[in-house]
Amino acid sequence: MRERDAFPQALPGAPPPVASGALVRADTLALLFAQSFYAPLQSLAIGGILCWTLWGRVTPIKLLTWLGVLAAATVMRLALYLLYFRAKPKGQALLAWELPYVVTLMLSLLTWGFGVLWLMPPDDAAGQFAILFILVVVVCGSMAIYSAHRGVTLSAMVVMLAPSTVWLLFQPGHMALGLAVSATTLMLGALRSTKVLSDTMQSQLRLSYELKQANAIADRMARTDELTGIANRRSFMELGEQTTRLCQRQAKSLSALLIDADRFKEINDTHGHSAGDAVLQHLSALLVQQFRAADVCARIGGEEFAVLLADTDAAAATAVAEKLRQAVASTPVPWRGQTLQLTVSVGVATHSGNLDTLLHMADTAMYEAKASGRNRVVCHLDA
Ligand SMILES: Nc1nc2c(ncn2[C@@H]2O[C@H](COP(=O)(O)OP(=O)(O)OP(=O)(O)O)[C@@H](O)[C@H]2O)c(=O)[nH]1
Repeated sequence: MRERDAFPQALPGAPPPVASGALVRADTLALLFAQSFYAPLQSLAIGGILCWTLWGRVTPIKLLTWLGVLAAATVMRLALYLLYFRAKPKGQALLAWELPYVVTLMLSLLTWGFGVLWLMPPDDAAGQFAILFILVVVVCGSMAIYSAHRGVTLSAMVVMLAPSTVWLLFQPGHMALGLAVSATTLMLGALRSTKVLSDTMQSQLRLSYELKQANAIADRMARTDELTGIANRRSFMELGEQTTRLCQRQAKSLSALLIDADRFKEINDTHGHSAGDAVLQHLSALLVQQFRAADVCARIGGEEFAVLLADTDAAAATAVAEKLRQAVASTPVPWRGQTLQLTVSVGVATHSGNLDTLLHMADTAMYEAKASGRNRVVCHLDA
């Protein structure tokens, strides 16, 4: 089963779905995870510095309780990040990590925002200044860390800074007022600057996604025959080389069928070129029906098709070729209210060497089929 699955598919998979907000959101979340891996540790370290700075101004029990809560939030965030980096989610699966990310981040932000308000010494201007200064340091750090997402950046800033700012606004003395107004100015300035940065980042993400999508479509078009929608010659040769190497490695037989529409020129001359096109489309639809998904089916020339059958010996290949010939002969092509009769000549060859030799042998067999009256299968046996 694994070996079969390892054979290349006739055409690359369908292009990814059209750019959607969900995928850009998922990419943004991946950026947030990548940017914020060290953030919990930095936050805990600065929390330690804050406690050390306030030691003697705020009771030790308060400081240690606050630091303990911050440490718990840090452990939760680190555990989440480790799980995330182990799971390596991709695409829309990433979105399942959004809520845990926001919840654990919020715990840490609330610990900073309302926790330091709880630590704020009421009659100690120097202590208040130290707290607001360290809060601003943490906020500036988070503006860089969460810059991929404007909502997260602004929430981080407001949740951390607003409680102390509002509290300071209502304190006596111009120093407290000055601190509150400065913090408010920082928040207002960030409203604009974060918009510019996050809009640019979001449009970069959208563009890179659309570029990947356009490349996938172009790649698929370069490998597809425009008229019939099956693989073209280029794709056949690429997939054929891979299939040949795989069969050689696994010591499996490889067969090729070359299928040529009989007296196709007559159809074109009698009914017109569009009738010929309809015949080619009909023939390719029959090929797709007759063969397995792992068989490489392609239109390799005007009215010439090829099929590569991995792990298939000459007898089995001749049997499927005969089945195809009968199916073509017994299924007239519907064309503008009438039906067109079609037959094919098929050359079969089996060879474990290189692809060119195999195709040359199948070609010789196909010309023998033509020469001996058409509408038949001829197998070229490996000497
Ligand atoms: N309608 C249509 N005709 C094509 C296309 N590609 C090639 N042809 C025509 O296919 C015809 C092939 O003619 P021939 O090579 O003489 O082959 P045949 O008439 O099938 O004769 P035998 O192979 O000997 O049975 C030519 O008239 C080409 O113009 C195509 O994409 N659409």
